[in-house]
Amino acid sequence: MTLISVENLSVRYGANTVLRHVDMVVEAGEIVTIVGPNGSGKTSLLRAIIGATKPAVGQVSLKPGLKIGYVPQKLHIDPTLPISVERFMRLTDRVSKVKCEKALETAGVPDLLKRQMSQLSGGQFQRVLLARALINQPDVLLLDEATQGLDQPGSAAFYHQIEEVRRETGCAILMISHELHVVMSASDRVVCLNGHVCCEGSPAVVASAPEYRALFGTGTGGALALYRHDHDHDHDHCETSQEAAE
Ligand SMILES: Nc1ncnc2c1ncn2[C@@H]1O[C@H](COP(=O)(O)OP(=O)(O)OP(=O)(O)O)[C@@H](O)[C@H]1O
Repeated sequence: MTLISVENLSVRYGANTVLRHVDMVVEAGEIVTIVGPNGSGKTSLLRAIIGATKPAVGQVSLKPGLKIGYVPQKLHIDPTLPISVERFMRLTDRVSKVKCEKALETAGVPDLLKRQMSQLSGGQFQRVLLARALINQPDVLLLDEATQGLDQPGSAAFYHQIEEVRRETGCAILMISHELHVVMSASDRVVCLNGHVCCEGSPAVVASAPEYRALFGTGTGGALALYRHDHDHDHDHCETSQEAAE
């Protein structure tokens, strides 16, 4: 079932066309990652999907009644402001404590309810943002570079958590990331954007596409090789992005 359908989308800011003729769909339950260089229109695409930016041409169709959960890139909270995780989670919606606890558990941080937001590590903070996005049981989660500021193991663990969320809730995930190798192993489909869709497909197909290589090269510190390493061994018990990144 198609949740999000983007057809022939162009986005302009004044005279500047930043996206042209973009077609893309997100199906129920799939993890789709958008990669692309700085300024390639990734955030503009997400903003068009949530209705924050109006298309100049084309359209975005959402499944009727679609519930979207949004995890921002980062959120600044004044460190002198005393606010607990519980209070933060309930700021915008009057949700029950039980629902908060369930969402925190799904986000992989079950014990943080009473902690102060200012005392959380970067990884814990992002998981609380993830939990907040999960509270209303969305059909699709949108993440805009949600691991900025985390180190590589921290990012890998976060994306592993995203896969867990999908497994547990069945929600689809559309995310933007710069960490190509880590994200690739956690994605069903990758869309490579550079003002238009350069190429898309399974991670392996995109990683070897000439358009992708032209943008990112093949020498990304061997990072892609990590994903595309030859499978001469059994991965039956090794399905996490963390392990794939090892
Ligand atoms: N509100 C705006 N007004 C004018 N220009 C904008 C606006 N938002 C973005 N742009 C421009 O549109 C282009 C695409 O920006 P966008 O943020 O979508 O790219 P991005 O791929 O998400 O970039 P990054 O990886 O750096 O976050 C950039 O050239 C940017 O300067």
